[in-house]
Amino acid sequence: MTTTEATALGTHHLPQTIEPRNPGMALDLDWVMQARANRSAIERRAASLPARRSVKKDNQAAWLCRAISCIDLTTLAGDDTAGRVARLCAKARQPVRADLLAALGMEGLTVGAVCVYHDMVEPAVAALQGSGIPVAAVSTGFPAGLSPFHLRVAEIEESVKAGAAEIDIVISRRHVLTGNWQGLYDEMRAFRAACGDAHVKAILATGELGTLQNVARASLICMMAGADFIKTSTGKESVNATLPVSLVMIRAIRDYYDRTGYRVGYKPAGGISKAKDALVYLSLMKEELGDRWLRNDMFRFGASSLLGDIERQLEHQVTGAYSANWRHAMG
Ligand SMILES: O=C[C@H](O)COP(=O)(O)O
Repeated sequence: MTTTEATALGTHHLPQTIEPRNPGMALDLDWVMQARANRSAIERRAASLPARRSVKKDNQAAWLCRAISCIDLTTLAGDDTAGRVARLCAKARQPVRADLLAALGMEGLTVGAVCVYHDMVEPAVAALQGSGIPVAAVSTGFPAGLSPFHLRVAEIEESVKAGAAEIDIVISRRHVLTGNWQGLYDEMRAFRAACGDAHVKAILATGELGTLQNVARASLICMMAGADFIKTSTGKESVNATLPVSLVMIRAIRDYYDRTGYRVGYKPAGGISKAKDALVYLSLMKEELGDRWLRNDMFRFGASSLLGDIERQLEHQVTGAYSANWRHAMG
């Protein structure tokens, strides 16, 4: 990376350009059925990624700050309370100790969004007032997506009414597993319509889709139906975000952009908890899609514990020493 790139990467007043929203298009089944995924080639490429990463030490802090700006700081637990959400939101506003941010010249850095269940939307909106940080709600019977369809649509509408600016929906995995592509398209279309102006992220739950080819097809269909982002996982499947799945989804995003001119965002989620893994994902975005997809209107990490490790690494960069884990427990 050049010095200019490193400086640009460090810029955290995002986004600088307003991207036209993906309006979607008619279902093009020929295109969907042509989608292929060569597992062995994809796995080879994915295996080479961690070694290829060329983040120089000098630029590492800027990359880590960029990663923070792309985090959907998440709590999705049955024992969530307004108090826990308020503490998470305080962390979202100030993700890293003030003295470290000042030393890095990154004052004002925040995460990309706070992601919660519907009942936690109102406390999150209240706690984030004036910060400009959006609240994302997981809707549509998250995580399985098996509640009655009209209730899933109503849940989206309720979350938007409560102040969620982003909605993370879950697709019906059975539509993919049974090849009901029209059903998947219609469902996603309806979810997008219910979101109105709120941006919609389509969670594919890739760990439950069986094949990489299914992942490629489901990615394309969700984009055709108007998804603003495609997202790997709920964090609740037994396999969540992986590099091979990410390559397939990212290449579907590139294909969609090449054919339609609309950029769709990418959100890997579930199990990403180490700073070094975040850097691999950022490199992957840069190499496969280019710098435009390194901004937080096009890229997010869905993560509950990644921020703690990034803060620890930044502290090490600034002070030369690691502090105890317990100091970075939140986020
Ligand atoms: O979408 C976000 C995920 O639920 C977070 O997963 P995680 O707790 O493994 O980081």
